[in-house]
Amino acid sequence: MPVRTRVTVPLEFPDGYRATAEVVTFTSLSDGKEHLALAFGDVAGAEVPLVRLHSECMTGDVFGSQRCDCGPQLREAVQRIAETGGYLLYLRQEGRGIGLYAKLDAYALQDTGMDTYEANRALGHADDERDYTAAAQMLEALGASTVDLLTNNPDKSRQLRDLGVDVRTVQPTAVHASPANVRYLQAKVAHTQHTIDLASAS
Ligand SMILES: Nc1nc2c(ncn2[C@@H]2O[C@H](COP(=O)(O)OP(=O)(O)OP(=O)(O)O)[C@@H](O)[C@H]2O)c(=O)[nH]1
Ligand SMILES: [Zn+2]
Repeated sequence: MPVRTRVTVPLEFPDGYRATAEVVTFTSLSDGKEHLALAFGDVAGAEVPLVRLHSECMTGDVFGSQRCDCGPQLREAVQRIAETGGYLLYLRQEGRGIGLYAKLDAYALQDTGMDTYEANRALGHADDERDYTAAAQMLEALGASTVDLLTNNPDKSRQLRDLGVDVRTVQPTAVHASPANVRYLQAKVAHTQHTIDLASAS
């Protein structure tokens, strides 16, 4: 069954976002999860929408935990997309796809000295279990066949292209390093070739 948009509802955001915003839901997504698209700014007027695939991180996004860079990346993405027009896909892939409780198990292991990927493996998980099929379906339903992608993660652009999305450009996010997350960011660069310039951030 083709994926279609289900409902589009305006949301009020603080003035700082300088933009209208709408939240979009979908029918028949392949993984059956309740992923959201948030449309910011002048999407219709944008030649190519700026798109971020943001994987859910309850600890960072909601509670502001500094163990990761998710919260600042989320806010940066909203601001940047609002300026150019585009979509933030909020994907229900907590813990790089292993779930919230398992991510917290992995945090406990990281506190014994493992890095984020070693902890995943010690729990019997792959380094990264995310699949972006549903994200590609959402973009198709939104009519966004060509996108500018906001990410430091080469796997996101690779998977989207393999799924038939025309990723015109890949734009890195700012580096949101802090003493609490620097090991986590170093591991991303070392294991998954994230384009994060930690030297310039220090
Ligand atoms: N398993 C595991 N997941 C984590 C850990 N820290 C953060 N996460 C999850 O990692 C994901 C981060 O997702 P994204 O914001 O898309 O980040 P990314 O894949 O590094 O890619 P970009 O930010 O686009 O460069 C979220 O789902 C977090 O919950 C960790 O230590 N272990
Ligand atoms: Zn996080």
